[in-house]
Amino acid sequence: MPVGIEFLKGHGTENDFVVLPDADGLLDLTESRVRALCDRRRGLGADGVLRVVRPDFGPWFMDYRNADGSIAEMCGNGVRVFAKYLVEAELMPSGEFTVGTRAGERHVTVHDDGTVTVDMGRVLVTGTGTATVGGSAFGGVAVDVGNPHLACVTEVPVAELDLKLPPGHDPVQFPHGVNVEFVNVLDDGALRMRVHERGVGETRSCGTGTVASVASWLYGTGRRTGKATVDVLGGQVSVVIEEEGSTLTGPAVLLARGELDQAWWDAL
Ligand SMILES: N[C@@H](CCC[C@H](N)C(=O)O)C(=O)O
Repeated sequence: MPVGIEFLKGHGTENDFVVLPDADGLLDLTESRVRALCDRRRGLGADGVLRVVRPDFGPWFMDYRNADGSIAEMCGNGVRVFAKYLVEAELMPSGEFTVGTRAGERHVTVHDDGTVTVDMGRVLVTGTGTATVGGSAFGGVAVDVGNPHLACVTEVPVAELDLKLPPGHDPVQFPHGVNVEFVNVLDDGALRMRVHERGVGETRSCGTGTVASVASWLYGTGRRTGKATVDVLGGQVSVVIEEEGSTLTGPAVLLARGELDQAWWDAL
């Protein structure tokens, strides 16, 4: 009887992931396998895959893939789910530890109430830009949170936007694509965001996108540091931006575990 491939399913503010424990890096995680896993009809369904790898040196590494099979540098919701997995699997003690990502090492704190705080590193405002949705243009701020964002603060209620298609952006400014956020200011320190993610489509949350949104809002008010809550379709997170770093705090949920059929995997 062949042994199947272990998986878990989790989400952070309904940005959902398939977690693939692969300590020794033996899984051949091809683009077509990622696409099939993330497909909501022929697979498990998810916005992305988090492969859990133990490098020879350094902390556990989050190998993040978008639902279309592409590789991204960082995932703020994913890293919270990743940290929760490491604790639940008793690979790390609850509390504080470091996780490796393509954007560098990230310090995480797994709290007793089920939330996780992630040190998201330095947030860089790299310029301004324009996103277009259905013929309307939205001015935004380009923000590097390890991955690229164009965060557009707007007075158009974000609930009214049709984000089925990718928002238009300048391909010269963002040669590797971009995650695009639309942000309403509800109050001082209270934002609402919708996002169209590179490599995925509209998702119910994007952790790095919430950090970019707060940076964009602060930029528009002439500030570089500050904090805000960000309401997303899947819940709420809290963001703090300081000169030398930033943090993201929000829930992380693991809801299922099981085994992928080996023959299904092999056929992909
Ligand atoms: N959902 C993530 C971001 C995932 C990567 C993104 N789609 C990209 O291609 O940069 C988050 O929570 O940050």
